[in-house]
Amino acid sequence: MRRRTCIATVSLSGSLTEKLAAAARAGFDGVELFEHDLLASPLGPEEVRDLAADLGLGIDLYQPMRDIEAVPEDVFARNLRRAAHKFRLMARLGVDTVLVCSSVSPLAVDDDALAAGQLRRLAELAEEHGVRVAYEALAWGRHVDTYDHAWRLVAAADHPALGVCLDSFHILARGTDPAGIADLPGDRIFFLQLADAPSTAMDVLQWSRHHRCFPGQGDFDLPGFLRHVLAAGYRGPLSLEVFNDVFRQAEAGPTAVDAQRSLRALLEAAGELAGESAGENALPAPTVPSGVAFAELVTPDAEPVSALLRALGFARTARHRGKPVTLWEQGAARVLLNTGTGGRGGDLTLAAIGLESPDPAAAARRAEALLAPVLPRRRAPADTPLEAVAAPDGTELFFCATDRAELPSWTADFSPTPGERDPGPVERIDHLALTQPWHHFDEAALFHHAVLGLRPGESVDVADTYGLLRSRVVTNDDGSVRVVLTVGPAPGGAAPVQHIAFATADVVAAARRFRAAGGRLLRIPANYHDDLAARHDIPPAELASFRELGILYDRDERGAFRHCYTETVGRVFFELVQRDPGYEGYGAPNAPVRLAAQRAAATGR
Ligand SMILES: O=C(O)c1ccc(O)c(O)c1
Ligand SMILES: [Mg+2]
Repeated sequence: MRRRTCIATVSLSGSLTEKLAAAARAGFDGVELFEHDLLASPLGPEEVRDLAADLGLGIDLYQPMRDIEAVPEDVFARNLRRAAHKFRLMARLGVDTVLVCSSVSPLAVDDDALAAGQLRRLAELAEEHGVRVAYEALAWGRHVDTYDHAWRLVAAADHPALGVCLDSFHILARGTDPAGIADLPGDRIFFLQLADAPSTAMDVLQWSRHHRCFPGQGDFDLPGFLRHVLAAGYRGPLSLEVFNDVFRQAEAGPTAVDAQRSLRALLEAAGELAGESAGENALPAPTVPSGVAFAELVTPDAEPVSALLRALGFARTARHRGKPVTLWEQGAARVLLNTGTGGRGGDLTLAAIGLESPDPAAAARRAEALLAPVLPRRRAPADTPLEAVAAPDGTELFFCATDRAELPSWTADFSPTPGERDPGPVERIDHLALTQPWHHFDEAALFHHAVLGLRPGESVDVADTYGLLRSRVVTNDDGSVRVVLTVGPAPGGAAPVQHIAFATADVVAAARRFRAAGGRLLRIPANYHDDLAARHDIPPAELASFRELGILYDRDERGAFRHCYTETVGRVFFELVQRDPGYEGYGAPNAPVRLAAQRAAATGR
């Protein structure tokens, strides 16, 4: 069945008008209207109702009403007057459900009979106004802090205008097993709020108000949770209620799209959008990329990067038939050099990635169903049609086939250029590292996972001398596609820098060759290698080569990783990596040294 999707206005930034417009544009059916958003709006309640209706949005919930129950009678009488005011307001807004949070008031007493009796009187008043009350246990509620306690009070109050609101955060943050939810009567669950969060050890209120994220961006088992709620027979909206400091500041439009994408991916993971029962709502299954077809660099001036590629051992092997694009190859690594469009700001940039796809058209259909911006299919009338979408950071992702008989190949648009091709040290692209705008990091990880079917690894924080570098790797199963998403201070200035890492079987030989061909390697301080000698048993001759060439070293239980960096050209640099089979990292412990060295190279400090 088609499920109604909502988002809380508190999850988006901007004015209420901006929030509603963003929610509508991203395809939500309705919103939870937060009281503060109404209070801060110049629009009257009827105008808000009309605006939402014009946008095709329902207002599915008004919230929150606080500190109502389990209080002395005189206090409760005042609370009922306050509630009556809210119920009249709701009629003007056209909202039929209000969320009541379990009390945090010091006046509340630990008396379930009193709480249930007062909730029943609240429900009677609600019924008179034609509205319903959804009672939610806050994880930090004074006496009611679990969903089953909230349910016991609702059951005891026994009134048709009173039900529970389930909020995944409050339940999962406490480590509660949600299995019991399946036994609740589904029609008494009046509302469902969904939020994920990164696992962390911190005060639950701070965690809730600052670090919630959209499903799939944190560590909670949201699909499992949702399955229990749906098993109970819940038929109401699925609503995202995410309090998050980043989303509060980021533009509402992209956040709403990110939110809607997370909900679709969640429904799929919960088994709701897959298979026959999903019907027309079914998401096309993921087609996981099976390799990197190419990385495309864009620059107005091909010369510096051509020299660099040549020094790395690449040869120019083909030229696009209609555009100023050349193909450079070495081993299975392919780089396109595009001098046509100037790149972002005129600097050399990594503008596009070609992903080898088992089924490019299906990959594009899934991407579109998950709200990825689809790029024009044909770049020129004569070109092979290429399916492409934009990632959240603007990188163009092409779903392509390379020289496969059954599909048009992007290489068909290129004519080979004459010339020798010496075998060089580079075997293939090991990984691509994409710096993300700070407010798109979680969105990017979810995008690469949900849209592309790549598996996200742990989020890693690295202390850098100029701040904190956060990174998260997404990979396919055999490691032939590895994308490192990073966010943090950019070396040498504010502009984000991307890099391409090339795999080689012998990084010392590759680095020597590069230097002999005129390439400049990033210099690494002697202190680093002194420390390396203390930490690892590295043969003296090898260590001497590391010092000479600026090679960095890391190892895990299964193997070693040796890597070095070229100078930065525009907004791109290259890395040579020698990865032992089994080593699964990216040399993260070396990142602060690398970043400091790049900054020193860029600024002379
Ligand atoms: O942080 C809060 O107070 C708060 C308010 C309303 C909610 O639905 C909620 O989950 C938390
Ligand atoms: Mg909530």
